[in-house]
Amino acid sequence: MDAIVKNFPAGQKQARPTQQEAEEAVRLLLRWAGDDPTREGLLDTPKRVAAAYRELFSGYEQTPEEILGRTFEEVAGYDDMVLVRDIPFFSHCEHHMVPIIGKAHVAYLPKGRVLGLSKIARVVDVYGRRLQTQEAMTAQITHAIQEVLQPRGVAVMIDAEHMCMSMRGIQKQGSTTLTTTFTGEFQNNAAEQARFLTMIRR
Ligand SMILES: Nc1nc2c(ncn2[C@@H]2O[C@H](COP(=O)(O)OP(=O)(O)OP(=O)(O)O)[C@@H](O)[C@H]2O)c(=O)[nH]1
Ligand SMILES: [Zn+2]
Repeated sequence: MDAIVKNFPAGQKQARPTQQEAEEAVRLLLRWAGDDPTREGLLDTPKRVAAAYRELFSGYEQTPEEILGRTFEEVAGYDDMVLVRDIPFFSHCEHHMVPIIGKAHVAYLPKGRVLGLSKIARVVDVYGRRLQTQEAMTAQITHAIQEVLQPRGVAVMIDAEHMCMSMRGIQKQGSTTLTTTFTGEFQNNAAEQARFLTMIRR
């Protein structure tokens, strides 16, 4: 059981339910929604939903340290901003378990070392593939890069639409939420912060 718990760095305290238990829970929800899980079209649905959840929530089984571990120093003295813009992501809100769909813009000011560019997008995915609030996800991406790379500063902006606001409840389609987290020089230096905000615009 220790090994199972260790696989959940986001804080799961109990052993993971079995595949069979997960499928049973889906059958229960299907019945609760008003449908018949024994009809042909729904027979394999619990198995498919469990497989989909495994993929959509695979971020619990990865740590940003694993992903960001490999850095490079040979960049000919380059020390200006590195910005990866428009990284598309999907996540799920922790209140309603429905999708959050958006884009992340991630920048840092190097101090001797740089990251592989794809690793920045991978970190976005790790946190996206967990249950989230947009604020927490923005802060987590920022602090993971700050801690592992220790650059002069990190800036992250997320621009996302929450399906819990579009498809249900208040039903405001098309409204997006912007969140930002800044560390180091992006936090202390208004000019650097302004440059980040200018560079992420088209
Ligand atoms: N701050 C923040 N709020 C979120 C996020 N995702 C969803 N929410 C909000 O979480 C709140 C949960 O409010 P509750 O009153 O507990 O739940 P609810 O009755 O379903 O709320 P309504 O969506 O207003 O119908 C809602 O206002 C959601 O819009 C997020 O990423 N960040
Ligand atoms: Zn929600």
